[in-house]
Amino acid sequence: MILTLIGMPGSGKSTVGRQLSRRLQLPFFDSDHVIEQRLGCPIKDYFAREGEAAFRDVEEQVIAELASQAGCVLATGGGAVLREANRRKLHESTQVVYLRSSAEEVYRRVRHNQNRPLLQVEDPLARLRTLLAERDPLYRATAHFVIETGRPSVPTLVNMIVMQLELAGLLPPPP
Ligand SMILES: Nc1ncnc2c1ncn2[C@@H]1O[C@H](COP(=O)(O)OP(=O)(O)O)[C@@H](O)[C@H]1O
Ligand SMILES: O=C(O)C1=C[C@@H](OP(=O)(O)O)[C@@H](O)[C@H](O)C1
Ligand SMILES: [Mg+2]
Repeated sequence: MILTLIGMPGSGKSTVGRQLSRRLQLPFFDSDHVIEQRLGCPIKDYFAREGEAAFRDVEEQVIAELASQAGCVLATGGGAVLREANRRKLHESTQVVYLRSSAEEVYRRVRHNQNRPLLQVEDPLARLRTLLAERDPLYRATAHFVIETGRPSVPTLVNMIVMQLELAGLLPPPP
């Protein structure tokens, strides 16, 4: 099984994904890390030099490759759902969990981080609200499961996701 995490920047895809992969004893891939290895530079620099569309082309290629693996946990970038090809590939080839968060919550988490090029604007909270309004329907259309991430800690979220997968018969029930 490939388990994919989607959601807003700061929703916890990379953090929850890593812990979930340990729990499920599956390899972990973060598409942003794979992209950075391939580009040989931070995403932020590539965005500045080549623009968003060039980044989305590389992202689409990397997601297609990662979603064709045998079994793994896959953390995507927040904009992975923007392309129809990614939405279809992820929904058809993997089990997709949407880590849903409010714009205010993710703003609290990422406001001091300079590595997210889309949020380097005068009013990042307003930007996050706009991005959430645009993307929430796309996240929902791509996901098989939706998990609210506002309050729970990362280990609790891992438990919630495992429980959902067990209930859906995708993991064996606990002994
Ligand atoms: N459930 C949570 N509760 C508290 N902090 C969290 C939670 N999920 C993620 N974080 C923190 O928020 C920040 C962004 O998380 P990250 O995993 O990088 O998000 P994403 O990959 O979705 O952009 C990190 O500092 C992480 O430790
Ligand atoms: O929301 C986006 O469009 C992006 C989110 C980032 O990933 P995170 O969601 O892990 O921050 C990264 O892929 C890139 O900066 C673009
Ligand atoms: Mg991430």
